[in-house]
Amino acid sequence: MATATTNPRLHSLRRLRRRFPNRVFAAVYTFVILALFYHHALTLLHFTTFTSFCISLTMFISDIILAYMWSTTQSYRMNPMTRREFPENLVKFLDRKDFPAMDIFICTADPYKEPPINVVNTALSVMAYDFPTEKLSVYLSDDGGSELTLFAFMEAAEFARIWLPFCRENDIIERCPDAYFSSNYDENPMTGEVKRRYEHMKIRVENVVEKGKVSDEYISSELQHQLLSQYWTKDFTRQNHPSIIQVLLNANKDKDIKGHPMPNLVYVSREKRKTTPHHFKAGALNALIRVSGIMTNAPVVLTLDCDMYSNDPLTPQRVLCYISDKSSRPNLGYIQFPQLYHGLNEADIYASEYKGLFQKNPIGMDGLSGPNYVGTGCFFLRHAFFGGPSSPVQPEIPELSPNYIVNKPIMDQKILDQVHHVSGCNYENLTSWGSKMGFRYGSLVEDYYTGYRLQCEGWKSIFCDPERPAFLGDVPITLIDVLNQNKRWDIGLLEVGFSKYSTLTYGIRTAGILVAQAFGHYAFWGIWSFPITFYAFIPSLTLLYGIPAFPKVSDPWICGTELLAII
Ligand SMILES: O=c1ccn([C@@H]2O[C@H](COP(=O)(O)OP(=O)(O)O[C@H]3O[C@H](CO)[C@@H](O)[C@H](O)[C@H]3O)[C@@H](O)[C@H]2O)c(=O)[nH]1
Ligand SMILES: [Mn+2]
Repeated sequence: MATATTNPRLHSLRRLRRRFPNRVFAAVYTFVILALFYHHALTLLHFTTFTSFCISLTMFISDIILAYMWSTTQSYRMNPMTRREFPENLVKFLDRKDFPAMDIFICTADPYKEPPINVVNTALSVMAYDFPTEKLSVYLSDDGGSELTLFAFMEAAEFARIWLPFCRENDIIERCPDAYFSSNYDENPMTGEVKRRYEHMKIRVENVVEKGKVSDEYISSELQHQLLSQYWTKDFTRQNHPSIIQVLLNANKDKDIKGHPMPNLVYVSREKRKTTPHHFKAGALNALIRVSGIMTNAPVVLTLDCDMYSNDPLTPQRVLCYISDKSSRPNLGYIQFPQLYHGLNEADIYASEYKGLFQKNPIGMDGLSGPNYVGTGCFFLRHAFFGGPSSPVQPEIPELSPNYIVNKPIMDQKILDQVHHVSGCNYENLTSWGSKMGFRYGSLVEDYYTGYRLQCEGWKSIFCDPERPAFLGDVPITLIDVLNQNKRWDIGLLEVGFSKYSTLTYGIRTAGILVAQAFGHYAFWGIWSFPITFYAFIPSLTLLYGIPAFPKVSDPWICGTELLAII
């Protein structure tokens, strides 16, 4: 793979030297594991009682699982590498007016679990990116179908008119208002005014959420009343309602208080009917791919969870460092940033930071064909959603093709009619959405599954982990939430592991053994539970009943067992 050789550079990569000792270590360790298996087989063949046979068998099975899980981690160690971008050099390669357009997707699903004011903060943080504003379009997917969220975004659209110029003119780094006002910012009359406006918006949004409805005193125009009244019809529930799509800011028309264009801001609540499967977040994202395709069809798409705000306004420019250099990675499909968190428990007692998952393993995968997709903080090239690099899939209407150039304004009646059509709950029937196009259906972890399928199709990815975190998010900090999240992830991953797209079969065939192993580590994460449970109980029980579970100290085989335990 090539590194940009031009001087000045847009990016660089460094292969870590530890890959050599890692490979030697893997070979030695494999040998010791094989020896241990041989010993297990001998013990099984020479069992004395039925109990000792059962114990030996259980220990053998546990060790097979542990050995398999160990083998999957070796993919991450074979060729780890790190990257750096130089966004300061970008202007020498690409004029600002030639920056590609970006569509940003933000997902929210429940105004009570995901407070609209936080969602608004996420949206404002990306609307204020250091990027030509008229090229940015922010699409909010509201799977909660809630007037509270729409109201919050109406307020946000107004506040953005002061927030964006404020950030631009004062070179603010912290562009999420809540994070900015919680930091040590400069107090001056300008910040005072912006803060007053922010607090005003925040109180209004929180009051409305507390009341559970937008009452008349909060509605300031006939248009707002009209929009909100769509939610007040009989039978309207979050699982049963028509599509509501509203352009809250139009880049061609709306200006901030300094006269600069605003980004597009579009609220989308796709149609839901109880009788039609909605496929959760994957379904929401596919609806956004189509709606944004009709309205703006930007070649670059960022997906963000509503609980993850942008912490660095330069992030899109970092992405351009890779995208604008075709040699950076042929068949590039997406660029993933790590999930990093704020507000962890001081000691992170539930180990929710997942450093291995989000920071360490992706470095190893980057040396293969790239990191997996983790659901948020990921910039896709739109064409990756439409079949493999050498086997493109044509969408059912030409307007959805990634090459289609939108030639009508966003508010054109034809466009508005079409976006309602493509966000309908029956639109996907008899199409390839969810199977060959867009985010893939069939697993609770649509992110992992989609990234995996894209890589099997031939797409590559890049892991971008700048010093200043690009995004910061919330993490579950209570035991119940952690357990629920883990349960959901494990089930979703096993769904992939035991499907016809298993990493052990389809994965190895299409992506090769190393990449398949790297994905297999997650797919079979759930099977850790077997050896952990067996090892927790069997050695203590055997000790109690005087049955040997391990070789005696005088037995030379103890060396192998100890070697595996120590290293
Ligand atoms: O029907 C749904 C359900 C969820 N979401 C959104 O999906 C996101 C992730 O859901 P969350 O409940 O926060 O799941 P987590 O376990 O915290 O998320 C991790 O795991 C998910 C499933 O693998 C990924 O989608 C996420 O990006 C990843 O951060 C949130 O923004 C939700 O609003 C929807 O849009 N529609
Ligand atoms: Mn989350």
